[in-house]
Amino acid sequence: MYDAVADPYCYPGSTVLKNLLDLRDQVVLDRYEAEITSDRAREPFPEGKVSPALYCAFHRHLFQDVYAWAGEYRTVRIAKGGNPFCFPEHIAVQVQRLFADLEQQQFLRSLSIEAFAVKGAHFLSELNAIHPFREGNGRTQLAFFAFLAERAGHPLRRQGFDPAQMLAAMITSFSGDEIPLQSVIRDLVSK
Ligand SMILES: Nc1ncnc2c1ncn2[C@@H]1O[C@H](COP(=O)(O)OP(=O)(O)OP(=O)(O)O)[C@@H](O)[C@H]1O
Repeated sequence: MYDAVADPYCYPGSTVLKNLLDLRDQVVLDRYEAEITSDRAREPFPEGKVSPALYCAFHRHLFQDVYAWAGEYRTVRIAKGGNPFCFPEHIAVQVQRLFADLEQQQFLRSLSIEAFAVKGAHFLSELNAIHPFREGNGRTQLAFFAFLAERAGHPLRRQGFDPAQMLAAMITSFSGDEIPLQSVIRDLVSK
């Protein structure tokens, strides 16, 4: 749940996001969203050059059944746990800058596990601080990071993935400390 006030993405007088099935009950929407996005996650993701457009296509792929704005940057300010994410007017330029940096680093290829963990943590942390979409950032950033890791020769192990530990590390990274996130990534890619 985000700290949002009078949000045009929500049904009037509620914090439930307007959705394609017109589900007005948060519990029902959560259940549907969880099921359909995990089905979509098992399908092949869109392909193409690593870019902001591909990142949006990942979000679109996961959330196409739920939200009309799947794959589109948000237009409202949002925060989580008091942490404010990038203002919407700066999202496009910040995502572009982040992906230009990634390209300069050859998409994290040819790196040792240690260097991959350090650079990967920085990428994920920056992406999370931007939080380009109104909802679904966590799932999209993880799916995209798994794709980058695979292409970089450091595929993430599914076993041993601890969502609570990842969440704590993501939150810590928001305050500028990327060490716990580096450690989560190192554990996920180490054989
Ligand atoms: N207090 C916080 N400060 C900074 N980042 C946070 C905070 N709480 C959560 N996050 C990050 O935001 C993500 C959740 O964003 P969002 O709700 O848009 O994605 P989601 O895919 O709908 O949710 P989830 O990741 O919980 O499945 C988390 O996965 C985490 O990376």
